[in-house]
Amino acid sequence: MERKVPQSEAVVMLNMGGPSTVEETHDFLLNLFSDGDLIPLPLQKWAAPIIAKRRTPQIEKQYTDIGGGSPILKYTQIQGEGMAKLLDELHPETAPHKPYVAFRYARPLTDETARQMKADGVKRAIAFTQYPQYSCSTTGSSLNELYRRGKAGEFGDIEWSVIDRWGTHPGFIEAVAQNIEASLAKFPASERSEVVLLFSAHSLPMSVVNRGDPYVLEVSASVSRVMERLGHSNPYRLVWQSQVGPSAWMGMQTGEALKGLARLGQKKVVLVPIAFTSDHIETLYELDLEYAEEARELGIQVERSESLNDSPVFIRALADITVEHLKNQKKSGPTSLQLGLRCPGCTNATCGHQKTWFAAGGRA
Ligand SMILES: C=CC1=C(C)c2cc3[nH]c(cc4nc(cc5[nH]c(cc1n2)c(C)c5CCC(=O)O)C(CCC(=O)O)=C4C)c(C)c3C=C
Ligand SMILES: [Fe+2]
Ligand SMILES: [Fe+2]
Repeated sequence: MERKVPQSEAVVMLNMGGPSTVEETHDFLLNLFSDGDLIPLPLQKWAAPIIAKRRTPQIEKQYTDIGGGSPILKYTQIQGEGMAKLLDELHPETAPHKPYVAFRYARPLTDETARQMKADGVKRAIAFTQYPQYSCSTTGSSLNELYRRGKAGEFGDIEWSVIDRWGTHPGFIEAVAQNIEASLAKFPASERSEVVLLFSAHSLPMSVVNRGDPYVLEVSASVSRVMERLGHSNPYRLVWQSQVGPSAWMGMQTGEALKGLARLGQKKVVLVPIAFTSDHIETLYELDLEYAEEARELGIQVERSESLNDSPVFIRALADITVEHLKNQKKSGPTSLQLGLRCPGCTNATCGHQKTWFAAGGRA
């Protein structure tokens, strides 16, 4: 679709969200377990409240231990506002740029954002996933939710375009690499090149990997690019964390990797979160409290590479990705897809997204 008339552009930051306060944990989990794109459960409507209730005390404790809630809304707002300011300078043709946040499981939920955008009279918007790498269970779920809300008329009449992945964008890679370099600098210069970079990403059930979900490949591509940017200065591994439940998940697990490194006599490690851009339980609880403690017990000296959070290099990358998207509206490619709002990520028959996607001729 060609855009002829210069007009202001809304940029909708899509992500899962997190409970801003401990009290919001139950509702967050209820929304999460109700999402069939993330966790398809038999009798979902009935099973979700039971599982959410059972899991709430444990997850509440984790959010309490990391300071009383998730910082994801704070950082998404900082990132969105910083990006929009830069966009006004870098792409004045579509100024003013207004950032919105649409979370999947915590406030502001998509329906709330839709109401706001409708009230603001938004006519054009970019759905900008904040997951660098594509998974049907994350970005796919957010796109499907936008699609449902759009179809119900909740957004009003908006012309959409989609940025659905950017895990190899040079700006993102640079931001991650700089944070790794800052962590490496904490080791004495003479020991620095021995430090193992342990990239850690949220795992994925093997059932999802095996149906062709692109996430594992795209996370691997991010790691590869970061290592290229670092000139392969250090040994590295990509490992997986945060599996939930008894089914098989992508491995090897971060905890097992730490034990393996200790056995091999590798006693210096930088843990690098690579698949999520703001701090959350995975970084502040699992990496900083659980794994770092485990590593120290194993005699490993461990540093954790900072999450991108309010990194100016990262915020500039978000603006650059958006500008490239705006300039390449008609080309196909990872950051310039004119897809309409449905999960395009699947090349398999079991996910269920691709059915509606191809039926719509690749457009919603
Ligand atoms: C890129 C990031 C993530 C992917 C991919 C992902 C897939 C995925 N997750 C579950 C199940 C759960 N995830 C939960 C919380 C959670 N997940 C991510 C990120 C990804 N998930 C984040 C950032 C969080 C929020 C928690 C936090 O770290 O702050 C939970 C709830 C928490 C819990 O009960 O342990 C579940 C459940 C599946 C099944 C899945 C892929 C299909
Ligand atoms: Fe999908
Ligand atoms: Fe998850």
